[in-house]
Amino acid sequence: MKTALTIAGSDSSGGAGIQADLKTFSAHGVYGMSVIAAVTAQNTQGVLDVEDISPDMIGKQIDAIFTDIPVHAVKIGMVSDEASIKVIAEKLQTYQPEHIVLDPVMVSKSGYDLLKAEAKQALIEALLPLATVITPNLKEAGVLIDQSISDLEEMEQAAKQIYHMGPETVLVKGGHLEGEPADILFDGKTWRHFKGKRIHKNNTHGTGCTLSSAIAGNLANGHSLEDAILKAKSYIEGTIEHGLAIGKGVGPTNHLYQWFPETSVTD
Ligand SMILES: Nc1ncnc2c1ncn2[C@@H]1O[C@H](COP(=O)(O)OP(=O)(O)O)[C@@H](O)[C@H]1O
Ligand SMILES: Cc1ncc(COP(=O)(O)OP(=O)(O)O)c(N)n1
Repeated sequence: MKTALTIAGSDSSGGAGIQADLKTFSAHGVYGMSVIAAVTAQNTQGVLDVEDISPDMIGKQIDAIFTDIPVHAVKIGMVSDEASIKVIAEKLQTYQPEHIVLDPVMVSKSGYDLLKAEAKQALIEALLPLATVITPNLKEAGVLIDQSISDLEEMEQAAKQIYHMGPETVLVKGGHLEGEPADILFDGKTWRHFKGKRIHKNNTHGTGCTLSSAIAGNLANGHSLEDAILKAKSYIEGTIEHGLAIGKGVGPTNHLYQWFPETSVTD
């Protein structure tokens, strides 16, 4: 069986972070493992608080996994602290996993900062160059290049600028633009547009986490990057479409609808 590891933050409500990643890995038939980098007190209405796990403990979790189990793909999500980012980069350089999907999580949908301001440079210098693909949303891509992005042309230019920071490829996500959601992949030579179908549901908590872990799961299963993204887009649409009626705020996606169709919100 193929395996995938998520290095990310815990979301107590189960919609984003480590919990979304592990559900996604399972739905892709991949054995999921986790390194918890931070714990959030969070629900569908917002983030109440964040506590970082110590860099030493993050390093030990990574060692525990790589010294025992083959890892076919790694997904990195919320890591808020500079020292933690540096330890993760150091360990991944030592263990050299084949695929690294980096979701540069910065702010939650509800507006809570999930990356400390002083950690941005470490993210750029230490983690970006290790990524097979980096998956910023519009705001995150804008923060990386210190410019706001508001249309497809600016997304293409942002992808190019971020590419020059060192990752193998860049996928700028357009979920926050009006209209059908299109994501743009740049590999240093060409742009590829992945056009999606907008699902008009209030179940978008954790969509970024789900997309990046679905890409990691597909890479672990041996798909090419382009196929991994195509399949992940289709997966995310299904999980939003069949979103669960859970919580009072922005509801979670549904990773179980294919097995338990009765759990879907169909209105
Ligand atoms: N309402 C939606 N319907 C279909 N796809 C969506 C919707 N919202 C986001 N997506 C897709 O989900 C993924 C995550 O996108 P986005 O919302 O831009 O990122 P984030 O959750 O990191 O802010 C992207 O592939 C995006 O195109
Ligand atoms: C623990 C944790 N990690 C990441 C996020 C952000 O996830 P995302 O998929 O971008 O979802 P929203 O916050 O936009 O709903 C998070 N909230 N918590």
